[in-house]
Amino acid sequence: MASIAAARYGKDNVRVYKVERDEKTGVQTVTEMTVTVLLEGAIDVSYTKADNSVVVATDSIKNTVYIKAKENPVTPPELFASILGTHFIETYPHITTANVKVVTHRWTRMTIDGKPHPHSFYRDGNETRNVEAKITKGKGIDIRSGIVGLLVLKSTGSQFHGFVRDSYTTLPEVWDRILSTDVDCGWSWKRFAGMNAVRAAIPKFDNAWIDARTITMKTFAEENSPSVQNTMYKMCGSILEAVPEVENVDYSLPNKHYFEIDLSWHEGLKNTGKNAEVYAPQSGPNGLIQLTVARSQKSSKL
Ligand SMILES: O=c1[nH]c(=O)c2[nH]c(=O)[nH]c2[nH]1
Repeated sequence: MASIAAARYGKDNVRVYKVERDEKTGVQTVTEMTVTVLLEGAIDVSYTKADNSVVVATDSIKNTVYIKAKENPVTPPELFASILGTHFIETYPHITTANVKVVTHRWTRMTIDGKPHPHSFYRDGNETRNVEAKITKGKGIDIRSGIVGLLVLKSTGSQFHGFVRDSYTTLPEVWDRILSTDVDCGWSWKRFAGMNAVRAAIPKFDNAWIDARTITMKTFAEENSPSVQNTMYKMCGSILEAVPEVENVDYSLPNKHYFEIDLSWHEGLKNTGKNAEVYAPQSGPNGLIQLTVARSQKSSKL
């Protein structure tokens, strides 16, 4: 006999834009998000017995996203994701978990003639601020916040040597190389008991995002990196130190390679080693280095 091992359903790619108008100053602030809501609970019969009486239509889930965005603040995204998820577990007795993902896109205010423009914005990169919240009846709210798509490059200040050399190795050791990656970073908060605990933490969410972004870029820029592995480990440690409410930090970093091009065949042009100036950016294959660092548990031994 087959039985359901796991089931969830909902709406993906719900695109929402919200404007906030300050009537006194005329300044408007905008937020654009892509939202996913996936529900779990006593829904097995919808799959096994075609019993739709347990199904909150995904169309209604989409409508709920719009209505909750109208009724509530949509920032910080950790708050909005928690409000939205809590609505589903409190409204429908048979829904036990709501998985909510909020991807916030960048709309950065324009500066015109040296002044912030009241209602014009531009997209300064594909970086997004991502929040995944799991809201579970009787348990609380688990939140992972993150940065995705922050593309960075340094033209020196990175090395890679001392790695395994055997009959499979062709890569030369280097003491100076280009380092580039597309940052995917996350930080998971200690479980919140419920909405009151999330509301009490509101200012911490933006501060943690600023800290994680600053630490990522400052470490990347300032450190003479011995490897992606070691650099990301340092970033994790600094974020754990900066945000005490965070339980663990994770990174997933592609190593976006830039290859030297030997041009000596053309009139003896010197373009390797110290003379390298023109490189070939690679789209793949690329290294992919991942890490999760948890806060050390205090030793139980005295
Ligand atoms: O920082 C690096 N880590 C690796 O594991 C690796 N492997 C590789 O070929 N280049 C690099 N660079």
